[in-house]
Amino acid sequence: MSDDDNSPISVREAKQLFAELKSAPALVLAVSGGPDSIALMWLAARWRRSLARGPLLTVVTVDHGLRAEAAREAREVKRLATELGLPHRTLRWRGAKPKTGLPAAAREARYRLLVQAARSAGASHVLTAHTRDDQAETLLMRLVRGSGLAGLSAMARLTPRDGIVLARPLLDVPKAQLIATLKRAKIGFADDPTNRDTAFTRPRLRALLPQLAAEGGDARSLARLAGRLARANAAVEVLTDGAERFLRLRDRDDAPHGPGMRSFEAGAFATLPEEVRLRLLLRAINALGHEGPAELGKVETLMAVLDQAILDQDMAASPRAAANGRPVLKQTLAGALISLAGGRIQIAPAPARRRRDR
Ligand SMILES: Nc1ncnc2c1ncn2[C@@H]1O[C@H](COP(=O)(O)OP(=O)(O)OP(=O)(O)O)[C@@H](O)[C@H]1O
Repeated sequence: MSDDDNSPISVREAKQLFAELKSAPALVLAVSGGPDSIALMWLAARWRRSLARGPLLTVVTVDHGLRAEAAREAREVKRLATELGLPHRTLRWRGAKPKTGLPAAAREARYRLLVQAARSAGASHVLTAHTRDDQAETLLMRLVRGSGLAGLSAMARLTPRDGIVLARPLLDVPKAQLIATLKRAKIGFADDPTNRDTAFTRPRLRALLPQLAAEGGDARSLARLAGRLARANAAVEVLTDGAERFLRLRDRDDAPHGPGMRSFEAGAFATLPEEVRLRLLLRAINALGHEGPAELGKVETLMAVLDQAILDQDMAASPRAAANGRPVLKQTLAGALISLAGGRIQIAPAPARRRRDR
């Protein structure tokens, strides 16, 4: 992207931004009516017009039913989409609205509806208008929560979800460039007041950004940090794949395996670096547990207990006793049962919890 953060995006720049999407059959553009996604729609329409053949574009707006103005904003998006020659759909979130965690629930519902819309439009990708500024905010949010390397990698340009790919073609573009693009094109956009509502964490952190920028921590450097961490994270994932293969190769043919469980030789597992051990456990628990993804902190606690149990087992006066198959550790986490028995770590789905009688 241009070094001048306030310049409108040129035809050539837009062509590069969308290049990898050129051969997709169809694309869904997720457009809320805010400046970023209006710019996405305008840029994508201009790009598509410049191609002799290319993907069909469908614009989708989700009305979460949370703000009175949302329906009017959706109509405004439809008007502009029609002007640009693009079909538009408004989808409503009709589910019950939770009292706490509303932004997360709204986001989840939004992605579910967008993925459904992609499927019915025959689209391979849903495009959102996340910018470099959003990337910086995401990194900051995860930083204050103490996330691990994977979380600090923030958003990826492409993320698979339920057979559709979520694409963020504007992830390296500063928001100011999108505003400049709209101004040049004389296109209006809605302002979502919840973006400034300090009842939510993200707007509160967003308000800190100018101070950080004054210290040199601007969106560019925060997004660059996210990119570097993503690179490191990808490398550790490859190492974890290798570790998984290494553990499998060490197993004898009679080692217990199966689609419904994973098991590792504890001694070999213990020689691996801590971060890799952690990821192996996390992968197995997330694959076999039935209560959603495990929290990193909880897996860290489990691993400390497991490490100690492996050590104790090694030091046991009678290794024969340790090898008799009786579990020396048995714990559940995120719907998975993790046990250490006979020198092996085993991860399997936890038995369904018994319902307590009143
Ligand atoms: N109501 C909506 N309808 C359609 N698309 C939307 C809507 N809200 C957001 N989007 C899409 O998602 C992008 C990011 O929006 P926003 O930053 O508000 O999301 P968020 O709540 O922070 O969630 P996340 O960043 O995790 O997607 C927008 O640029 C737009 O492409």
